[in-house]
Amino acid sequence: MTIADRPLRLGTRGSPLALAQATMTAQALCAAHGWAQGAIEIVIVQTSGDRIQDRALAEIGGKALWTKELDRVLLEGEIDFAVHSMKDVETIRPDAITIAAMLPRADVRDRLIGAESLSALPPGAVVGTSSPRRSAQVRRARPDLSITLFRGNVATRLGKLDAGEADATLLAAAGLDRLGQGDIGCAIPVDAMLPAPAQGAVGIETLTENRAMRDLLAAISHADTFDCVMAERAVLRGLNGTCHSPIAALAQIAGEAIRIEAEILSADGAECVRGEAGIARGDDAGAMALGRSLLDRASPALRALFEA
Ligand SMILES: NCc1[nH]cc(CCC(=O)O)c1CC(=O)O
Repeated sequence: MTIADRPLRLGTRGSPLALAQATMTAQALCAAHGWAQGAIEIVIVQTSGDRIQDRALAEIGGKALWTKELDRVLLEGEIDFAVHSMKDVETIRPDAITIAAMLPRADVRDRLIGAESLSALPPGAVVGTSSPRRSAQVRRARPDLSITLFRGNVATRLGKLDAGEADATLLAAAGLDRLGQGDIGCAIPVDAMLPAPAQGAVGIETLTENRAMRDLLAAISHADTFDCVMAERAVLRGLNGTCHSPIAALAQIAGEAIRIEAEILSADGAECVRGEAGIARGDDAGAMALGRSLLDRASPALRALFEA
């Protein structure tokens, strides 16, 4: 039985990737609790991030572009829980909302579509991306390449590539895999391109006061993913960053502890400050300190990027 005498309502964005992740979440929950498929109803909620397609999100500067509307319907009781790409979830959440679970993390790497590697691109080639992290990392590896703004969902970006708007683009392997397009492009090793904090992780939120829902969700949470992604989010918090900042971080389980690597870059990639630390699971303060230590070693100009 579910906790209500009606299907549980799972809120999600409406993009094909978001819907795939919502379906995975519903299936995991039904399997864990022995429910029939009809026990969960998927509710699509449009977000400002979905509506605004013509500008770089970093330029709009607005926060909570992907979560604000889902937060509202969750807080108003229109849905029981919500699913997000953790990469798009702000580091500071309202007290009334709790990240109750994360699904097992998928491939954390970025995939390059259009060439076998960044070094294989011809001189002066154009790479389409709207991610300040990816564009700074590309410029660092290949200062001769130019960047053009690519926004929209995965299919839109692949369409722009086909239309010749760029020679190559970068997308998260996790998103492509979940859309059944894992055969597209070449994965870039994490030591050549450190991924965004929380890349590849799906998180599920509910109301902090909804004890019953939190317990149901705990049953499908993957502890290693949860602890690593929380550590990456703490690095981001230590840097006062958002998903639009040129910040990369990757935490991995190492025995009983967590090994975490992080970097910040100037927009042109000329400056890159990298660091790593070993922290205990759940040691958010240790991860935040790693973030702050990068700032301590950055030039005044780079530091200023994070003080806005
Ligand atoms: N910012 C958009 C976004 N948010 C999550 C993913 C992919 C899935 C993931 O990283 O978990 C993407 C697209 C992309 O970066 O290619």
